[in-house]
Amino acid sequence: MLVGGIEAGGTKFVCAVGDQTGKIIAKTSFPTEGPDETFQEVKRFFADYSLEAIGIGSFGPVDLDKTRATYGTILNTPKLKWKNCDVLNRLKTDFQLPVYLDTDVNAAALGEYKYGAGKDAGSCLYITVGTGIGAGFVKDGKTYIGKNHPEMGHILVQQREDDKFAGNCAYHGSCLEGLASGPAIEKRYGKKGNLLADQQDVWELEAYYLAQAIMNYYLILSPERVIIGGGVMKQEQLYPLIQEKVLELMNRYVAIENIEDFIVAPNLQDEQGIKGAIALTLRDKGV
Ligand SMILES: Nc1ncnc2c1ncn2[C@@H]1O[C@H](COP(=O)(O)OP(=O)(O)OP(=O)(O)O)[C@@H](O)[C@H]1O
Ligand SMILES: [Zn+2]
Repeated sequence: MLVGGIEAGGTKFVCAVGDQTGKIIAKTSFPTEGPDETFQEVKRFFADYSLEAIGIGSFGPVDLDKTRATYGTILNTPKLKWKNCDVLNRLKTDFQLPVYLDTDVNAAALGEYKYGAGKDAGSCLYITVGTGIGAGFVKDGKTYIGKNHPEMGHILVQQREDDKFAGNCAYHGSCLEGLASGPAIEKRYGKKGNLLADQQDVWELEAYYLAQAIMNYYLILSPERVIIGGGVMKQEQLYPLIQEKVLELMNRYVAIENIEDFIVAPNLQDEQGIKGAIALTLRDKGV
């Protein structure tokens, strides 16, 4: 059985054809233009295949509240051409197939859970630290959606006293994303993160914020594994710093037996989003 996956990002779309084992047989990507041009490309790519369903992990905010008429629509986005775009029905109309929609991070979480670093865990939290910060949670094969999807990147964390940066979240200033995303690092230090690799203090502060967030997520969700990916985590020295800080903050309140197995890097070489989108099509099959 072949299914289609779409990783719908704000800057690029990735489309792939694969099967339920996570095997991808064809893949393409193109820049995200307006909805008309972009969905035209999607249609062109999938036209060569006989698919049974399509899964899409979408940038947002996207309405995932099934009780609303706007279910499946992109809500208030700065990408004006996409505002109010009914992604779900558009795909259903174009392909006349079942379409499974979730957020981009939930799809990535599902990809790692099924095929990657969460394969042997009953639940996992996937955090991406990139242009934005987001997280998705999967338990027993199902992604978590509340009334609408969570926005875990915007939680409040304690700012370290010596950090005078006001934060760059347009809504909250110094929320987690405002203090620890890639653009926050760039704004605080006047340089992109990849040029700050040898500055230990930069990554200690970054780990301080990410560790607080992980402690909060852990106390609320109790995931079996935490997977952290995204551009900023290319700084591999962050992993031990975060692991150490989480243990310190937790202060043995909850015992974490093996921190190296608990907080880990992704395992799907940047394919967690697209493989997760494919896996979304299994949602009703109990696979
Ligand atoms: N090697 C690196 N070290 C530190 N920061 C990096 C590195 N590579 C990329 N970044 C930062 O990561 C951010 C981009 O993240 P990512 O590559 O995950 O892209 P993205 O898909 O735009 O992010 P998002 O998932 O938020 O949409 C940029 O702010 C960039 O400066
Ligand atoms: Zn915020």
